[in-house]
Amino acid sequence: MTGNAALEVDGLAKRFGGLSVLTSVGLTVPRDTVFGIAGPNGAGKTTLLNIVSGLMPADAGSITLFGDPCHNLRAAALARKGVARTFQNIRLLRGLTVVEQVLAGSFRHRRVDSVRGLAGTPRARAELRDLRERSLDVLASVGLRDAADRLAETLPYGDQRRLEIARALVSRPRLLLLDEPTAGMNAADWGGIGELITRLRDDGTTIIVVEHNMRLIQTVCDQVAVLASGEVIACDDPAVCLHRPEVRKAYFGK
Ligand SMILES: Nc1ncnc2c1ncn2[C@@H]1O[C@H](COP(=O)(O)OP(=O)(O)OP(=O)(O)O)[C@@H](O)[C@H]1O
Repeated sequence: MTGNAALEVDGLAKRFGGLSVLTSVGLTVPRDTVFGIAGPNGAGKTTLLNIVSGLMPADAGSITLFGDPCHNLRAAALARKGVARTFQNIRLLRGLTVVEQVLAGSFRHRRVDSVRGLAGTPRARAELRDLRERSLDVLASVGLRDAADRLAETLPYGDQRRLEIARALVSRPRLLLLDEPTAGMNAADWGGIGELITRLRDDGTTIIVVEHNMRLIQTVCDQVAVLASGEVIACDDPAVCLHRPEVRKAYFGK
């Protein structure tokens, strides 16, 4: 699969002290697809995203990104390879406008020399102008262009979730990891997030989405893997996968 895979994970294990969260996780995410990760609370879904995005190392196993072995690289290195993510809890920087939040996202993984360059040279000023333009384009793509100059904390909750995605998109990721992008949203708002995810996939971004919202998973995901007991217990088309006996047992105990 390597040639067509955005991400391949094999034998991934992670333990926190005496708690073994991931024992041996294997999955393959084809390029240009939306791949769901479901599973009961505490199954290790966020831990898996944390490892794939370089926020924490795995204890064992391997990760291959677009054909390149990338095991236990740090977040900045993975970002340069095209990985971006959002978090389960909205992480806005207070006091910044919407466009400034996106600009801040674009600085997150820049090399020290380019950050230093932002001190005021003509080249740095031109770079900053370009980044602002790109940030505005990204805001337009998530439907927030008109809100660019508002203080981010004044946005409605659903728009703050879109802004989280915009901040991840500004680095032009090839692999976008979304951790519960519709958490706390009503049906009207999450439908829009679903459309955005589908459009991003159609534009050539591979997306992994961790979700408890089974309707969203069924609507947008090409495949879903269900994590339970430290492993992937099922991986298939969501319409099939979520009805499998082993999946129902993991969720409902029967
Ligand atoms: N840094 C950490 N240190 C210790 N334990 C942790 C750490 N991160 C996660 N855990 C524990 O690992 C287990 C899996 O957590 P994780 O957040 O990955 O699960 P999840 O499937 O994303 O859960 P949820 O659906 O509730 O968000 C939980 O028991 C959690 O308390």
